[in-house]
Amino acid sequence: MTTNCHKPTEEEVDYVMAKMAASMAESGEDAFRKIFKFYKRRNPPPDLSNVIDFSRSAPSDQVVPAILDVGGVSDGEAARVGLQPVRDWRAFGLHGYPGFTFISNPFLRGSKPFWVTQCLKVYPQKPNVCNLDMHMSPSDTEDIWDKSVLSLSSGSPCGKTQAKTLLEKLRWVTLGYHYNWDTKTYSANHYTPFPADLHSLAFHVASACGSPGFNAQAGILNYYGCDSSLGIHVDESELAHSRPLLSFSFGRSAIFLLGGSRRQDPPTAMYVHCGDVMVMSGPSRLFYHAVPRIVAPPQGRPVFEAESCSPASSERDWAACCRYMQGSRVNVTVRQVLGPGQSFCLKD
Ligand SMILES: O=C(O)CCC(=O)C(=O)O
Ligand SMILES: [Fe+2]
Repeated sequence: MTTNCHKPTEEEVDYVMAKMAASMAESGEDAFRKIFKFYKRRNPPPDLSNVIDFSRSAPSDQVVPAILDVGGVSDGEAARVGLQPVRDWRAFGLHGYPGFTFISNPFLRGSKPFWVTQCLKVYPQKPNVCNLDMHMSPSDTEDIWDKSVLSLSSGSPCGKTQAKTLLEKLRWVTLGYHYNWDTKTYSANHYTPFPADLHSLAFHVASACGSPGFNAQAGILNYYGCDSSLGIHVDESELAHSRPLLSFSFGRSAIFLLGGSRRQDPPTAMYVHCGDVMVMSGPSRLFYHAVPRIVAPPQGRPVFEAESCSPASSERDWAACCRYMQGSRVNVTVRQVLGPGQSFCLKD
């Protein structure tokens, strides 16, 4: 059979490829960047109807049930870090994203306030490092919580009325091996003890997700305001790429974009709500991702429904945490930096 379909010559293919590359270079836009900009857009706001919502979703072509190691964590161990028994977790994988697990709020009712208080009151304390240390003296960045708590704005959460407190200026905190944002490296001589409670939480979540023996050595807390975003990146500075990266989210919801191993791979958009946990392991450990948007809670709904008190902190502190969290999102990523037998180069 003959067709009049003409097989392109090598020159023609080269020409088309060169044109595509030139147009991408000109606009600086690949599929990931386009989708990032779409979800970040303010006016008009984007259509969010294609964003996967694991809190509502049932398994489909895209969303598959995750297989957890139910025996890897006892109910007592789970409860001690504020988690439900593993058999009750609603955990999902995504078709085409091997090693990615999304656990829809596995926390026990009433246990998130403990973790939120740690993120706002405890982890920003010395010897941990934060963005404010870059341009303020150590005495000024001591007691961020105490210096902020009384004047945390009680008005509309995203209003720009009052002067910002230190807590509202906090953008990141690093734990354990402190990430160097300039060199994009960790080093042996910039280390402080990793918080034992967070180590234990990460250890048990990793265990349930098929990565026993996870050793949390570095943490990055990101503090997002109503208009914050996080650009497209891959977390590859850790040397232990075979160990998972764990992510815990509190406060406002966000749109999270998960791409592929190539920068330009088009991403899948999903909601990340308060209490959700993501585990990136296997091939997904090195997939590109980004947070283009923080999402407002439905009108009048508090971020912490029915979790109004925390035995771990005073009423005053918890009320201040809630005020801050009405307009903010805190994400904690936990990383193992060194695998068994790995060490930093001598120059570090
Ligand atoms: O905020 C998030 O959900 C993502 C944070 C993240 O990607 C990171 O800290 O590397
Ligand atoms: Fe990341």
